[in-house]
Amino acid sequence: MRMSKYTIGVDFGTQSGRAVLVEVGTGRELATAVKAYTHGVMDEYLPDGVTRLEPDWALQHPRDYLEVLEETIPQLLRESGVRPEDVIGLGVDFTSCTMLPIRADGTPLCFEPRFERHPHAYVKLWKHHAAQDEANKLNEIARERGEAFLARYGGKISSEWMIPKIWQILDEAPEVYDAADAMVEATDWIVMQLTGKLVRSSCPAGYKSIWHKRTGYPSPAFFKALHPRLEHVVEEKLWGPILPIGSRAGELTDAMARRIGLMPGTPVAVGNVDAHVSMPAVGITEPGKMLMIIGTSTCHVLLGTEERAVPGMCGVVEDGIIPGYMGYEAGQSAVGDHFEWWIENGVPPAYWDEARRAGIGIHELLTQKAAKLAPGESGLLALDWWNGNRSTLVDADLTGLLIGATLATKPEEIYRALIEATAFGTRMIVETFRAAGVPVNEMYACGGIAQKNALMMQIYADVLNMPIHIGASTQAPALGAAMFGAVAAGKAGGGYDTIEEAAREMGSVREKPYVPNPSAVQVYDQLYREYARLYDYFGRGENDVMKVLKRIKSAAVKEEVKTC
Ligand SMILES: Nc1ncnc2c1ncn2[C@@H]1O[C@H](COP(=O)(O)OP(=O)(O)O)[C@@H](O)[C@H]1O
Ligand SMILES: O=C(CO)[C@H](O)[C@H](O)COP(=O)(O)O
Repeated sequence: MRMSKYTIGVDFGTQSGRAVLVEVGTGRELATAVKAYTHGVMDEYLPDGVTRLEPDWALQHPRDYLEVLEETIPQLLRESGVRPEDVIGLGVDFTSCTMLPIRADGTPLCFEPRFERHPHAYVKLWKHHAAQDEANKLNEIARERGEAFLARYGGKISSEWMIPKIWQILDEAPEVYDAADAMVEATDWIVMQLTGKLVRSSCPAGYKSIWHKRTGYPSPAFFKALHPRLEHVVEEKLWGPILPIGSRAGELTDAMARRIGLMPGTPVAVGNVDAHVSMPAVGITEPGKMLMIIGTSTCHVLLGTEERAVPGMCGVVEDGIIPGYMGYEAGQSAVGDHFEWWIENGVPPAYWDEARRAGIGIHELLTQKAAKLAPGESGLLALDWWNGNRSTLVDADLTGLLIGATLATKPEEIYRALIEATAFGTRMIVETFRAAGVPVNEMYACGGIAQKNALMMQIYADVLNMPIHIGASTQAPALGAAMFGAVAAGKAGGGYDTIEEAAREMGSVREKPYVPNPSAVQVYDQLYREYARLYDYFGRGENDVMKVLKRIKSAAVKEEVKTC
């Protein structure tokens, strides 16, 4: 009889780190632990409370990530009663591109007194959008030079990705650029903290750093065309071996083992990205099944057999999700954030009181009220661009729109319109994939909101006119990371040799999917046609009103920051 062995996965999300301890062979979750980041998302001030950040900035503090490891892993062991020697592997996943400048030994520049008040020395979170100018210039130069890589990224590199962020550091803080021995994805940094070695993961390298398994990074001539000082950026700042996902990055160091309570030498998987790592956690290892990881934002991941150019996708990377397949990614930059904005800025005190009296959260109250509305009843329609448009327009300068409001409009109607807008955005992405010849035959969802909001999942089923299958785990990314931890251990170490084997035994979906309701489908078809008209009008046509407004705002706020 096989003695039970366990694996741990840690999911570093936008607002918190979540860890799960899972039984190998069954996927049974024995314990989970959550640690909110001490500094949260810094988008107005640095931790000193004085250094003001400009618009579109979003930073994090790397010390928060270490706290997640130090608090959650001992908690998992305590709660489950599992002995450290029975934990055969450890895997992590992160939001991406979440990057930071470091010294060669892994020390983040923001840990040094010289840089602790320097915004550019901190972690730039995936939703840091202040490198849009650099992204625009990069795209223009790449188009002029006929760079082949653009097609693999839907025709545009996003300001969320690595190269625009590095270039922004060089442009605005050459002293930080010079002091940094390397620029790293946070997922690779945390693995470096665990193992003592810098190993880069092929997943974020492929999706976010323009790296290709067969051709490597773009040429020095391309980087030189961006900026003479970037010519050798790959050798100077992006060095380190790139290992495929599913490999072992190394083993837990003695020092880190002491800090987190595991055994020294425990195998650690190459770092992964939160969206991509979730696919095996819901048991998907074949093409045609699109998975939405729904949280602060939504990522859409899908396997295919051929490399197709899909307009506005985030990227297609060979072996990027499951070895042996083309992994496609698309996304929406504001989903949970969209609703949170409304809750924090629009919902009146009477609703908060009502939620308190009922002993439920404000999301639940608004969802209950919104569920009483019929599709189309509010007369509202929104464009889900409150944090720019990631797919299919790849433009962080686009902004939100709500149309149809009257003096009778209620908070729950706006809440529902925002949910519907995110569903329409997903339908636009699905239709774009199909039009480009990449089949989407089934829809899956996981992540916090997929678990918590049944109304939202029903709306998605109705808008897409497809059943939505929900991942069984409440912590799909962390479960996926744990599965990669078991693969890093290998069969010989009590785990698996491939992620497919792990997915078969440990990944699963809930029994019942959400199924489309034909009358709702009909109404949403009409609303979607109007959504698509607005999408084209504000996002693709000559109309640049959103950009003009943003430019005026940006100039005004920069002036204010200067005079502060
Ligand atoms: N019941 C709910 N319905 C819709 N959105 C919710 C609900 N509860 C929380 N949210 C939103 O979910 C987001 C957090 O998602 P979650 O998956 O927990 O985290 P992360 O993005 O860090 O992975 C927040 O933006 C919050 O506004
Ligand atoms: O782009 C990503 C993955 O490729 C980000 O990690 C993601 O959008 C952020 O995730 P979340 O909203 O779940 O925190």
